[in-house]
Parts: sequence; structure tokens; C-alpha cells
Amino acid sequence: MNLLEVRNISLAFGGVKALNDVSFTIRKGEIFSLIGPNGAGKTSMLNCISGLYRPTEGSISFEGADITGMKPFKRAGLGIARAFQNIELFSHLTVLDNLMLGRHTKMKTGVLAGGFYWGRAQKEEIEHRKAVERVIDFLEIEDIRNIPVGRLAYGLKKRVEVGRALAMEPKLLLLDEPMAGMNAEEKEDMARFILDIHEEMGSTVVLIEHDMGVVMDLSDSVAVLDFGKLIGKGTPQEVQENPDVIKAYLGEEQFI
Ligand SMILES: Nc1ncnc2c1ncn2[C@@H]1O[C@H](COP(=O)(O)OP(=O)(O)OP(=O)(O)O)[C@@H](O)[C@H]1O
Repeated sequence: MNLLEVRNISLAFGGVKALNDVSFTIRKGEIFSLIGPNGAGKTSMLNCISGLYRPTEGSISFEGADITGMKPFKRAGLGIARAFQNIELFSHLTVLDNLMLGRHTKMKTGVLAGGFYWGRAQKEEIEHRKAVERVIDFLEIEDIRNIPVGRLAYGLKKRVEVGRALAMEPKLLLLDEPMAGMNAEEKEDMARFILDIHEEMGSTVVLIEHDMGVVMDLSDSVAVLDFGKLIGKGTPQEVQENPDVIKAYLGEEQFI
């Protein structure tokens, strides 16, 4: 079953066509990677899926419903969560508080209503707390739960950023270069978390990643963008053998 359908998406910034007539589908439960050389349009595509950018042409549907014009917070409410390439956490708040904030789209009782219906708000708070504790256990960040994010090393910050998205218990998790800037050990940990998220939580994952070894190891499907155009898609094996893909990556050592 298709979870997400991207149909004929184009996106222009003035004269620059960041995306040009791109179509693909993402099946429920798969790890789907978007790859391509620098400036190929990968982040722009992710922004169209999360609702940060509105495509100039084309449509996107999620679980069969058109979401092309839907605001990002509404998409988040449907179960589309995003971890950013440049970490978007509140650095003065603790890891726990950042993860609790990640639950906001699931909170029914607002601040004001909380005052009127104290019992209900308290029950809801306990539920959210439990969900966040699960994420903390899962990402093995128990030791740093009460530390302000600003004081953490880069690799841990990236892990908390993924945790913030995961706290929403997303159906579709969008990960924009979750391993960028990490050392080999941190990368390995993150790769394991992505596989576990997928297997244990059942989330469908869209991954942007430059490390081709990681992409080929983790992905069920891969789509390749080059200058805003989709030049190949399929299994990791199919994509590696695609002549157009090989040509686009020619001269780049990272492609195997
Ligand atoms: N907000 C914007 N305003 C103007 N141009 C933009 C904007 N966002 C992206 N672009 C342009 O669109 C093209 C695609 O950029 P995008 O960031 O989506 O590529 P990318 O594949 O994610 O690149 P990278 O691997 O370097 O992160 C580039 O030419 C970029 O300069």
C-alpha cells in the first residue's frame, strides 16, 4: 500500500528550478532514500512533503488524501514528522523538555483548558511523559535527559533531534542528513537506530544521506535526483546499475 504519492512536482525559486516534474511513491513500512549530488533538490523535496514549501506544480497525497496545500502543523497532526539537517532544538531547555515539546501536535488540552480541566490535563501529561520516556529508552539517552541541549556534543544533539521527531510517534519520519558531521561510531549508532525505528515502531522513513554505503545498506527503495529531475529509482541494486545515475555521480568517489 502506498503511504505517500508525489505526482509531477515542480518547484521554482525565481529562475532556478529546484524540482522539475518529479513523481514517486513511498510504500507503507519502507525505508526510502533520496539521494543526488549537492543542489539536486533533495531538501526541497523534503520541504514539499513536510509542507514548508508549496510546490509550483503537482500534487502530494498522504494515505490517499491530497495534502498539497496543507500547512506543516496539520501534516504533523496527520503523522508526518521531520528531523532537520541543522538541528532545530531549544538549546537552553533540557533533552526531556525538548522531547515533550515534540509531542505538542498530540496535545488536546491547551494551557487554558488545562486550568479548567485539571484532572484531564494531568492524565494527558502522564501519557505524553510515558511516550517520551519510551523514546529516551529507545535512543539510549537516559543519562542526558536533564541536561540542557546546548551543552551536548554534536552527535548527541543529532540523536535528540531525531528523538524530537520520534516523540510524535510518526507514521512518516523525514530525516534530512541525520548522520552529517558524525564520526564512524556515531554513524553506526544512528544507522542502527534508523533500522530499529523502522522495525520496532513500524514508521516509514524518508532518508536524505550522502554516505552511499549507509544508503545502500539501509534502504528498501532509492530515488535519485539530479538538477531537480528524477533520474532513477528502484532498489539499491537497480539504482547502482542505472547508467544515468552512474553518469551523474561520475567523479564522485562516494558512489559505489
Ligand atoms: N529557499 C530557497 N531560495 C532560493 N533557492 C533555493 C532555496 N532552496 C533551495 N534553493 C535552490 O534549489 C536548488 C536545490 O536545493 P536543495 O537544497 O533542495 O538541494 P539538495 O539536494 O538538498 O542539496 P544539498 O545536498 O547540498 O543539501 C539549489 O539550486 C538551491 O540553491
